[in-house]
Amino acid sequence: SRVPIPREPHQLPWGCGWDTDTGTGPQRPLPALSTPPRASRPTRSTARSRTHPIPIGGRAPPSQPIDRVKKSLGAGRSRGPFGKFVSPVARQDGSEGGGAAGKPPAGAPAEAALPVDERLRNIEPRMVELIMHEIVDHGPPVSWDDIAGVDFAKATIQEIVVWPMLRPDIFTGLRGPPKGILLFGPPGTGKTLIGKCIACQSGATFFSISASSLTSKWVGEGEKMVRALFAVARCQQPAVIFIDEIDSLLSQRGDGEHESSRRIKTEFLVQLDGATTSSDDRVLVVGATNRPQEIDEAARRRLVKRLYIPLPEAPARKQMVTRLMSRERCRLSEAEIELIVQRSHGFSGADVTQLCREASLGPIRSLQSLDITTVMAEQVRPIAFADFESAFRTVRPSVSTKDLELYETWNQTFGCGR
Ligand SMILES: Nc1ncnc2c1ncn2[C@@H]1O[C@H](COP(=O)(O)OP(=O)(O)OP(=O)(O)O)[C@@H](O)[C@H]1O
Repeated sequence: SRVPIPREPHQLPWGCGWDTDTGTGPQRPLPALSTPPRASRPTRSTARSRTHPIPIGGRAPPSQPIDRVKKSLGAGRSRGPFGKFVSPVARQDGSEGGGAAGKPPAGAPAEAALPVDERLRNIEPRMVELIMHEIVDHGPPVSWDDIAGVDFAKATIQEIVVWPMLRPDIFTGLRGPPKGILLFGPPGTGKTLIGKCIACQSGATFFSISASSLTSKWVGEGEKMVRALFAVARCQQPAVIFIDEIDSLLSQRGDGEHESSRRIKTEFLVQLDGATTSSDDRVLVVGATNRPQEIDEAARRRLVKRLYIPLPEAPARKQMVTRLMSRERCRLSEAEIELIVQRSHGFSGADVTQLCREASLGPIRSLQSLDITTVMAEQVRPIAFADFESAFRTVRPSVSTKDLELYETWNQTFGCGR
């Protein structure tokens, strides 16, 4: 008997299919699609114990009972922000795109049935899987309205990045989009949100990685990882590769620089140059950093648009507080909100969020005499201004004035802001 398709079918990379035995999928769901049953897909558990199930280098995937419903990377995805997905699994006719068209004819050898995208020929399959599972971000979509303030950066990005990605036919030649941009500024000001928003608004796949994990998490493999990341991104274009803490990848070369770090950096620059020279590829690198001054000249030159993402001004802080409080039971007058906004001067967006979180615990703390396990939800009083007053005693701004001066100076020298 056929195992029912999970309620929310997910598109899974090779060898990491939805486990129909346990009904479990990857931690973060991959983009949805519907795929015909494939006899040659391994289960998730078998995938873990093998090098790789796809026929790179002529290795056939293991057989598997036909009654399993499996998902495959790139088969017919067409919805949402991933609508322009290009499958790394080529079709039988040699064109790209998986799905039913890529289904092997009955009895055909598996190698012939599942040719791998040329761009992934030299990439270790387990890295492709890692990227699809751990680096492709599938969280909820982000819109410009979710990001308070930073109007100049938002308008610039819309014009130079999002529109060109949506209309590559109009944005050609001099109007062509940059291949790399840098978002710099204090921590917690929305750089990651912006990166994700770019991907969502331009219908691109969002790859998000922290540069430090390239050196620490994939010890000795960072270089290969960088190559694999760009290769997969090209297969899934339009794509946005968001690299947090990019300074740790592109810091100025020094005598003490570790050999492996040097190799990762060189590979990254090579890949970035590749993205620049291949004008048809729609892969954008968005680097984010809190230490722009540590990025060396060669890298800086390649990240052509360098946008300062500063601390939120009063109207942006007000927007954040109002928005966060609108989702809670709360009793705050307009004047009290204004007071919160004034007193949070110097707070980053993350600090404001933390302040609201802390205040939201006030009503729970005031339940002292009641047993939290039995208390009725209605007995929890609304959040009041007094809760914010207490929260201000524990939540402080995380950015120092001295750091802010550094950002301002760097922005005046290298930034693209006004
Ligand atoms: N401009 C903003 N508008 C709305 N929320 C914001 C904004 N800036 C920060 N936040 C809140 O702070 C959290 C952290 O933001 P984000 O991770 O985008 O900051 P970041 O600049 O990338 O920080 P870091 O430099 O530390 O990586 C967000 O999830 C959001 O809740």
